[in-house]
Amino acid sequence: MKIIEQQNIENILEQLFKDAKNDYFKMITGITKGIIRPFKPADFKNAYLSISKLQGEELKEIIINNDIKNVVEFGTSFGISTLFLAQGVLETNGNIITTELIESKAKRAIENFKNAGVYDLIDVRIGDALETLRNFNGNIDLLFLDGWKDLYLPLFQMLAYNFNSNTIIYVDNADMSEPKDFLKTIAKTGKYDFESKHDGKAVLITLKK
Ligand SMILES: C[S@@+](CC[C@H](N)C(=O)[O-])C[C@H]1O[C@@H](n2cnc3c(N)ncnc32)[C@H](O)[C@@H]1O
Repeated sequence: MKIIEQQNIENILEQLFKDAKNDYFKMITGITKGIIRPFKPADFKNAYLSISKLQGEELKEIIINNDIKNVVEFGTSFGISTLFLAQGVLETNGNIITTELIESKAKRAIENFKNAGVYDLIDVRIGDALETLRNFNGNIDLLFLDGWKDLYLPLFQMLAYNFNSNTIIYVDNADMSEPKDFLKTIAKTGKYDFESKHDGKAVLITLKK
């Protein structure tokens, strides 16, 4: 256990969760814009929209318990989830690729990773995930889907070539309508098993053995 490094991350996470308490007000601004046209990621450029602490702890445990080395994350935001992933890969000597569309968010995330002392473990790709992960040819042991929901299916299909028999795909916001359609579509292939978590908010996908 890398106690000092883990404590640094805990400290930064505590600050970020405190700041994320203001998300409610920031989201109202975004939601108001959505009244006259469909939402855009930029409408939420100031909001964390992060996973819960419980989910973060769970991701960390998944990484450690399965000795996961290669993590890919879709949807960095300000880096809360990435820092939990970093807690996991610190223990497995793994690494993370994370991707964020909004440059200002990615830059804030990078600052947070530097302050937590884990930037060397994280490759932050700024831009549309369908571009930043195009032609990706590395292994994926854990894919964490937490970006814009209409991209779950195309991104999954694009990255499925990089899965191995033990790959785990963690789907956040699985109870929203587009992720539900995504899950139905991939269930039809008969290749995957599904495990619901947090009353359906998240789903773990594994490859059938
Ligand atoms: C729910 S938030 C991610 C929260 C983060 N995983 C956490 O728990 O701290 C979704 C993020 O995905 C980003 N995003 C949306 N569309 C994207 C795209 N096409 N490529 C990369 N990132 C995208 C948004 O800007 C937003 O910051």
